[in-house]
Amino acid sequence: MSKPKVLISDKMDPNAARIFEERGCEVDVITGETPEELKARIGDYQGLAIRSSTTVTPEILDAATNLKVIGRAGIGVDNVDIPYASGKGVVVMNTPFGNSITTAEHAIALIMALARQIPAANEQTQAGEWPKSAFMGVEVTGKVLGLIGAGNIGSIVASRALGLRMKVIAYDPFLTAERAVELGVEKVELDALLERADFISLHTPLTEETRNILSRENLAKTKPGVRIVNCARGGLIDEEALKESLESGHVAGAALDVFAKEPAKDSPLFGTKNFICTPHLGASTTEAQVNVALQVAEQMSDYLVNGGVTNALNMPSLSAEEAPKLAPYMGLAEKLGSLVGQLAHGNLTKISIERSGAAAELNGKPITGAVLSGFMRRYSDTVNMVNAPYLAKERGLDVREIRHDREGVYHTLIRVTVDTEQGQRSVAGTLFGNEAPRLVDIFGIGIEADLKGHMLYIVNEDAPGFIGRIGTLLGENGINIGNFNLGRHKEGGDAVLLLSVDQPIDADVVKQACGLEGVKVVTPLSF
Ligand SMILES: NC(=O)C1=CN([C@@H]2O[C@H](COP(=O)(O)OP(=O)(O)OC[C@H]3O[C@@H](n4cnc5c(N)ncnc54)[C@H](O)[C@@H]3O)[C@@H](O)[C@H]2O)C=CC1
Ligand SMILES: O=C(O)CCC(=O)C(=O)O
Repeated sequence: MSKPKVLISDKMDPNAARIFEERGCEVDVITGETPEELKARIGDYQGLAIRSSTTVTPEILDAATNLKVIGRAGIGVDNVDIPYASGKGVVVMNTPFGNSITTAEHAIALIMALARQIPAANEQTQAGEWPKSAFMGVEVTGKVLGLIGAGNIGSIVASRALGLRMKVIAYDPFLTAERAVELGVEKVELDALLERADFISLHTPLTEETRNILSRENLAKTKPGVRIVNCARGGLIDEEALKESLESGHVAGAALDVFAKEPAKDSPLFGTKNFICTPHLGASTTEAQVNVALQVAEQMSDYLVNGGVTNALNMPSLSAEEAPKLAPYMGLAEKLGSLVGQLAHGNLTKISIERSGAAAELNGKPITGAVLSGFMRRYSDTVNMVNAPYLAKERGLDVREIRHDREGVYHTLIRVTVDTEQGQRSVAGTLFGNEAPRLVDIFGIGIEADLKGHMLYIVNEDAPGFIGRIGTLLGENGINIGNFNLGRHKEGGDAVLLLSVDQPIDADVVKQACGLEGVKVVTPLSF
């Protein structure tokens, strides 16, 4: 089997390339290309490793015909169109912890730089001015630090600020009272934070709720003399309003590592009094860059080589240890989903996935993803584990997951049931020897079959001579039967025949089979 190919398209610590190679991937490092150049190249790769310079747009994703995974060596993924990637079946991963300490330290550095006006003092001193009386700073001890966002980075900033003897208050709707106590911070509403904070530091992602969270109106609510730090994302602050607040002196200082438009080469804030900035350096330490490079390469190669999923933003996690154990179940689940998708007719509104026995003990999300990826193939042939749940949601399909602790006849069983206009249709399968997938129930009829390759599903009235007649018909059409599986409710009732055949069955053969005496349903299948 050929090795998966990965493109590293942004500057990244060389450890990333080393790990990709050690873990069985081929890797190219080509940075600084234009979107057109990347678009022309991306079709060759299964993996794309990026930082913040590469923007993964729908156009790039459309050209990425072999892409399976995008890995962001960092936290923010606002440079990737995740909904579009999901629709294309591409997993998007990030490294949520690798650069948090480094970024928190940068926020603290900017707080100190603002408090003591270090950049301006440095510049004037080096210009030979010795401006000792021009710079009067403030102590941070005893001052109130208001954190907007107290997740990974915000909580590290809190711990460092507490060490500096600041009083830390935090506005974060998702921060629990227990976690606030654990962090030693006071949880407050946004207005209270704006009113009380001497320093404000932003640590949220950029979302519809957080965009412009420091709007003109909210800046006006801040305490006079407040100092503001943003090491999260541009777009959280109204930059025009910030400039005016700095000029009026209401805001005593502002330090931005991030800008609404990057690279920021001509911001209106440049040159404003008491304004300092860095060019998105929050994550730029040797330690953080080694961390995120190692982590992204490990995660991406796990996925490409073993199917393990860690820190994906559009898919449930699946550890590299779990992946081999789950692999046969996912194979079974996909086949059952595909079978029910090929056999059930009409408008299907609900699908239930039940796991019993050993299957009930496993991580259910990947099994559900596999059932849906088989099932949704009835609507799209570009469906996979990543985009199937999104496509199902788009179609309004109600997906139910049920686990039964008890073991039935089989030590492990997956049952997939869909609601059709004619009632419920259900199929079930097990694993023989914990690895070989076998269908054991089709629409309430017990049968035992391996679902693979080309197959023919027939329902007929159970009567002598039928097997001979269908065998003859297929033989006359040059179709070789590989396997024969039979099941029936009762003698003389409906019988089910599942044939494995070596050639695809065309519409003409289906028509001839439908014409045989006693035949009720003929459906060609493929797995
Ligand atoms: N400057 C740089 O180089 C870097 C910037 N970042 C950025 O820092 C930001 C924070 O990263 P993490 O702490 O790792 O993320 P996180 O996901 O751990 O924390 C974000 C916090 O924001 C909170 N939040 C969400 N919506 C909110 C709202 N409307 N109001 C207040 N709080 C809200 C969440 O509850 C969460 O606790 C991200 O935008 C990330 O991209 C991260 C690393 C480096
Ligand atoms: O890769 C970088 O330098 C930017 C880091 C960042 O902004 C993030 O991880 O969200």
